[in-house]
Amino acid sequence: MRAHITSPEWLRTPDDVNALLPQLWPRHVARGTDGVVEIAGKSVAALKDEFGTPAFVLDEDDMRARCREFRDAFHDADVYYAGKAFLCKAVVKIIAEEGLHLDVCSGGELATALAAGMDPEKIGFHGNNKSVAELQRAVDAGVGRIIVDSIHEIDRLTAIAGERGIKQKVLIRVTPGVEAHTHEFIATAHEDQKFGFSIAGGTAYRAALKVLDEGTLELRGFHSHIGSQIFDTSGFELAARRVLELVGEIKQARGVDLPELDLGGGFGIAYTTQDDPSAPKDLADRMRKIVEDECEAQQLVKPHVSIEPGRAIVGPAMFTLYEVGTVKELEMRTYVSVDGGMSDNIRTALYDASYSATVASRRSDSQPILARVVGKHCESGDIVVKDEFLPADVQPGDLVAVPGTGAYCRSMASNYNHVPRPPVIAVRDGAARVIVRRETEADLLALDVG
Ligand SMILES: Cc1ncc(COP(=O)(O)O)c(C=O)c1O
Ligand SMILES: N[C@@H](CCCC[NH3+])C(=O)O
Repeated sequence: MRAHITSPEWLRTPDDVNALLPQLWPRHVARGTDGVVEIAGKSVAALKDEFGTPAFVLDEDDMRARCREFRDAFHDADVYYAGKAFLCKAVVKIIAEEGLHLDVCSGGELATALAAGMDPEKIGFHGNNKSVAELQRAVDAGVGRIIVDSIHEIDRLTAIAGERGIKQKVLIRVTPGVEAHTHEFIATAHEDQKFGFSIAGGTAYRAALKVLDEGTLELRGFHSHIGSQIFDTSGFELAARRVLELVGEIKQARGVDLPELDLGGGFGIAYTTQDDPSAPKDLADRMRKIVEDECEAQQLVKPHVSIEPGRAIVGPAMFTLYEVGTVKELEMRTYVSVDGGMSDNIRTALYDASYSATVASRRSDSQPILARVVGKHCESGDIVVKDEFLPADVQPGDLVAVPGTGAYCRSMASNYNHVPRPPVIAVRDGAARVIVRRETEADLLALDVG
C-alpha cells in the first residue's frame, strides 16, 4: 500500500480517521453531532468565521485545570509558570489567579508580567545574558528572585543592588551534568553548553561562596533545569541528588542551610500517540521523595522546593486552526498545504518535532491516507506535521487542527516571508475572546521606516 512507504514505524492507520484521542486534545474539545470540532462549546467553523485562520485556540479552562493540578500536586512547593512557553497579559492573569508564580527570562517578558499586574515578589528572572538595564529594572521592580548564571552577572547585580542598598535574593543556576533524554537543542544540564555553573567543574561551588562571602546578595539556593520535553524522571532525580550534594558542601564550608531549591521545568507532553506524560501528582511524589531522602542522608534541612513547568501547562491546552489551501497527491504521501507554517510553528523544522492533526470542519467517511501538513513559506522544510493520517478526501477549504501547540509555537513565531503572526483566541463556556490579536500588514509596515 503506497500510504505506508514512508510512514514512521510507530504511526498506525487509525480505525476512525475522525477520532480525537483524549491525550492529544484540550479537555473541552470534541466533535459535535454535525462532525465539526468544538472547543468549550464553540465550533471551529464559528471561530474561523469570527477570527479567521490561522489562529491559535486556547481552551482556557483546560489551562486553568493544568495550573491547579500542578499547584495541588506540588502543594508544598512553589510552581513558577515558565512564561517563555507562551506569555501575554491574559496568561499572566490566568496563572496568577490559579495561584502560580512566574518565570520570565527577558525584559520583554518582565514588562508583560508587570503590565498584567503580576506581584513582582512572585516573579523569578532567568537568562544567561541579562543586560545591565534588565537587571536594574528587575531589582527596581522588586522581583522576588533573580537566577544568576555567570560571574559577570553576579558582579553586575552586586553593584546594582549595592548602589540601591537592596539585598536582592538570588538563586545560582547550576549544570548538574545530566544527559537528559530529549532533543540536543533543548537539553540544558550536560556540561558542554551555555547555561549555568558546573557542579562537576567546581564553578557552582565557587560562585556560591563568592555570593555568600561578599554578602551583598542573598543566596537562597540553587537552580537546576535539565531540559525540556522530558519523560524519564530519573534525570530529575539525578539532578536533585547532585544539587543537594552541593548544598551539603556549602553547609560544610560556611555552615548555612540554603533554604530554597528550584528543580526547573521540562515535563513532557503528548504530541503524538507515542508520548506518555506523567501526571503532576506522580512527578510531585517522586521529586518529593528524592529531596527528602537526599536531605535525610546528608542531614540537611529540607529546602523549600520550586518547579518551572511551561509546556506542561499551556502546551496541551491549545491547538492551531488552519485552512487547507492546496492538496497534492504524490507517490509517497499527500501534501496538504495550510495557510500558516513554520512562522507559527518552528518546532518541526528546529527540533524535528512530531505533531498530530485532524480535519476539524467535518466528519469524513473516506479512507485514511498518509499526509504531510505543510505551510506556505518558501522552504521545503516548512512542515507543520510530518506524518499523519488524514481522510483521503481532504480538500481546499477544510479546516485542519493541530493539537499541542500552546507552548513554544506562538512564542517562537516569526514574520518569515512577511507573514503576519496569528492571533490567540481563548474560549471558555461557549464564549471566545481575542487575547493576542492577529498581526496585520500595517503592523509589519509600521516597523519599516525606510
Ligand atoms: C530555566 C527554565 N525553566 C523552565 C523552562 C520550561 O521548560 P518546559 O516548558 O519544558 O517546562 C525552561 C525551558 O526549557 C527553562 O529554560
Ligand atoms: N523552545 C523549546 C524548549 C526550550 C525551552 C526553554 N529552555 C521547545 O519548543 O521545545
